[in-house]
Amino acid sequence: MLTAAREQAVELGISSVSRGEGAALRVVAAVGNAKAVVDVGTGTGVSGGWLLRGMRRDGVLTTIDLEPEHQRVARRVFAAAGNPPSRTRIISGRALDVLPRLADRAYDLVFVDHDPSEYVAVTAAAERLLRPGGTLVLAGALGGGRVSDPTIRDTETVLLREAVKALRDSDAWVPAILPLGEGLLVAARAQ
Ligand SMILES: C[S@@+](CC[C@H](N)C(=O)[O-])C[C@H]1O[C@@H](n2cnc3c(N)ncnc32)[C@H](O)[C@@H]1O
Repeated sequence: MLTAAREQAVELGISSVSRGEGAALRVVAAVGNAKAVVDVGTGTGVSGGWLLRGMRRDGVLTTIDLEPEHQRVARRVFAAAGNPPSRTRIISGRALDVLPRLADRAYDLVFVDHDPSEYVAVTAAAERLLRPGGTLVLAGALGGGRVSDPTIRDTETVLLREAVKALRDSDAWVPAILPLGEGLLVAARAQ
């Protein structure tokens, strides 16, 4: 039953995280020994599930989404995977309303997979939230190749291009791109 609901949600495009991206998230969380993680865009809990698998057993995933219905599915997905409720803090709301309420320099990893039009603003929030050496991951950062093609100028691509450029040009970040999904941007918060 749960699997069917989750598969339907994935088919409807509520989750965009591929198996390869999920495995990368798990590795990034494990290598960083992540205890406190923010997941922007809970969806049906696919990314959150991978992050929880890589995080420390005593770690807490703070996950944000404006759709309580998506989070209801995610809550069941997390529980079905054996995660006690104490491992997740599920917050309903708009990312740009919720992120200012989270503590400065308190997080090891911020994963962003919600709305490309907010990637620049969420990157700025992540700079405040992450401890030095912490990691920001942006899903879909290359727009599947559209970002690197200057002839493509639709709004979403332009916004993604701005977010990637801001990260690349900032001393606060050490960015790298993994060729997974539509481009997984992984950036370390400079020390
Ligand atoms: C691509 S899905 C996320 C998939 C999720 N990472 C997963 O693996 O299941 C995007 C999610 O972001 C949420 N969302 C879109 N805009 C948002 C915003 N401004 N603030 C918070 N959540 C938002 C949508 O409701 C949707 O559930």
